[in-house]
Amino acid sequence: MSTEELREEQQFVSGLYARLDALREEAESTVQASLAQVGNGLQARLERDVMVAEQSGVLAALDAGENGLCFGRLEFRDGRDHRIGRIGIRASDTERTPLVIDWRAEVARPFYLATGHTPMGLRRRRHITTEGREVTALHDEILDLTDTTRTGHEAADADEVLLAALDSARTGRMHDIVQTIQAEQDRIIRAPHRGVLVVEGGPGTGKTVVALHRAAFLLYAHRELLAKRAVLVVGPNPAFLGYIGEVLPALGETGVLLATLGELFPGVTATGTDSAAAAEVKGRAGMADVLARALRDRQLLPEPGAPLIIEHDDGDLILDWEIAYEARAAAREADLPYNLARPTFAFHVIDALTRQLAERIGHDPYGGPNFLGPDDIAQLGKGVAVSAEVHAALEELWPTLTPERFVTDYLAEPAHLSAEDAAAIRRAPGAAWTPADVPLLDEAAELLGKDDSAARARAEAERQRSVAYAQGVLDVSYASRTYEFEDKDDEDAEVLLAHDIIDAERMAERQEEADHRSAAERAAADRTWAFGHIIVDEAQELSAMAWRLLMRRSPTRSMTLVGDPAQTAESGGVGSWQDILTPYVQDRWEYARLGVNYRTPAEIMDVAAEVPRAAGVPGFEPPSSVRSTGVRPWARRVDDLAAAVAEAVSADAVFGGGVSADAGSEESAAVGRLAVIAPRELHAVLAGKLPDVPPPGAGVDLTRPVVLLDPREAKGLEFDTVLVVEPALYGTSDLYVSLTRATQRLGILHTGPLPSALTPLHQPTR
Ligand SMILES: Nc1ncnc2c1ncn2[C@@H]1O[C@H](COP(=O)(O)OP(=O)(O)OP(=O)(O)O)[C@@H](O)[C@H]1O
Repeated sequence: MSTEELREEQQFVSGLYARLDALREEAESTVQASLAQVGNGLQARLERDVMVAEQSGVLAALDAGENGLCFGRLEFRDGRDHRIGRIGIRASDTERTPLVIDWRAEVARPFYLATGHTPMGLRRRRHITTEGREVTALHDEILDLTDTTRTGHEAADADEVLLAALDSARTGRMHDIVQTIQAEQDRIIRAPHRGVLVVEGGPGTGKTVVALHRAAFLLYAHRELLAKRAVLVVGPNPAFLGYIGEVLPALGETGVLLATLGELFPGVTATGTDSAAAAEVKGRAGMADVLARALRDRQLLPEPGAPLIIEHDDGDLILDWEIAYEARAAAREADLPYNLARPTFAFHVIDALTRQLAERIGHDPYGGPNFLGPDDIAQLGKGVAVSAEVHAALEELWPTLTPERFVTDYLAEPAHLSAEDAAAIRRAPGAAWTPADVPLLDEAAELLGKDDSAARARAEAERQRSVAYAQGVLDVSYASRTYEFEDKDDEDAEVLLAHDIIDAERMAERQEEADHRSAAERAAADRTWAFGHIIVDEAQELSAMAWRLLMRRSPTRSMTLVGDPAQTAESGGVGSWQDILTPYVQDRWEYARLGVNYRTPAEIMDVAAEVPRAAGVPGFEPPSSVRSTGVRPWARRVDDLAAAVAEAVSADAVFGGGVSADAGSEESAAVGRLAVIAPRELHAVLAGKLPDVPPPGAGVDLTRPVVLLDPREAKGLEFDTVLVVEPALYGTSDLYVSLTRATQRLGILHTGPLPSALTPLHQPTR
């Protein structure tokens, strides 16, 4: 090994970290100086906050650079020589010479794409491995076969760095892959298509990690737009979001909102669960129409011949079928959302009741014209309009509804469904919201519309107050001016003060602009937010109603959808990409497929693939594993399941992967993770026997050495060792998902017969 090369690389990397430190210091002192600014004026405060927010973003990016700041070097045949890193850094010279180039820049592409066949102008590509700030290894690939120079660091296997990454112990958190992005993945990450991009691939093909890197790439390439509109990443459950949550910050990107579908209706926390049948019914596309019809049912009429009698100071008012019918027809004609059409209904009813009253009061018994003039009638109208009794009647016929109230009422008495479907979703008011309710709430919010006239009136009053306040500030500023400058007697002095350059309206506006929440934070609180880009993981699971919600959040249809139809678990999941997308973008979407499994070794993948194959899953095509470990999966029939699971876990700790029971320690981060995947009904008994596993219901902490999950919770995750318990109790896709979670070892424990697809499995005797 040439120590000279290593020394040279170390020198460069040390210089780079010194520059990183200097930049960080600069950013920090800018923040400190801004915070220490004494100016109390609105403008000064605004500028200070903007500066702090900006520099905090810079700091987050610089912090991200700490690990693996520089991991590659490209030496071109024409003499260009670029270092590639997690973030781009320039020297402090006047040319601001690039020292290290951001992996997302176009010039970095040959790092991921060049091959001996297509060298893209490269002479040599170097992978630089670091631990902290120390360079520990170099791997060179010679791409120009005519070049005979050797460094002594030529990689024996082109995939050496990749395989080392894939073999490393898992930590319970997904890591970025900037150092080893593969060519097929790079093409997806940088795909120029701005519309819907579908990424399909079997387990472990990197769909999730690629989608996250695509988010980072888009934020880099379209920073201006996406920083304002934010990127949304939708994942299947909170544990999964925790698992992937560190990837984007490690790439210096913080403007991203990670959420499950159940979190996308601000103000509602979906903690309940639905039966499979209920989730399926709630997710059907037809539910949009069902809700619309249920909402029409809320617009009532009095029974013919049984009018509402409304007590009124000037005599009872009679609200009969005809009046309500006419008013309802006029309101419906406007074709507005329910709450926005309501004022039209109210107006017509009040008008009719006023006329009724006027006819009665001003009636000339001798047949002459009505005694009341227009002013008298207007006065009567006002009385009717403010009557609490009239409002109660209006409320009875056309109740004011919130999405929550409407959906609660609907689920208590589901209409326009078959008796069986209605029974599946019927639920008493007061029960917890479920994730499948969220698209219904969103649909309801659309149907209801927001009558924000009251809120707008409040906002206008608030604005007026701000203007008045700002005027006050300007007046004080003016007063202090005469005080400060009185000696100078300078009525005409050319000193510009606040009131000269800004008026109260503008100043009030600036105060409003001072909402310094990030775009992602504002987006999280706003149901109608239009995201710059949306990434949906496990997209095959989403129901038709969920797609309606997501499409509303993406009016530009800028989306990356990743999924694997063979892993579809939800019966409400939409079958094909075409079915999902045609209603929204017709055929204007692109499709990419990933075919290499980076997670599961061949020995495990061969076993897992038998499950969908035996079940005849249409179009099933297993991915090919990039590595094999020589360790065969095993299955064992046992009598005492809990004892056998406990024994297998401790055996793995001792002989296999060295799983440590020392949760949370520094060391445990390096020794790997084990998952026991078992049907939920077995969790209580299993948890009692496993070291450090919290009781069921206490949440999932993936950073613990041993984790107990049910098959649905295991979706999208991975562990060094996986024990699958009682596989005969799983459906096809749950079993396929469970069997493909291991990066090293898979064992199966069962009491009854194995599913037929697994029977050929090697069964060692105890
Ligand atoms: N180019 C790569 N370099 C290093 N690791 C990679 C690469 N591609 C994928 N991986 C790793 O492979 C594992 C599987 O990736 P990921 O979870 O994204 O796959 P997936 O297709 O979403 O799988 P599933 O559908 O089973 O959830 C992850 O640990 C990921 O970091």
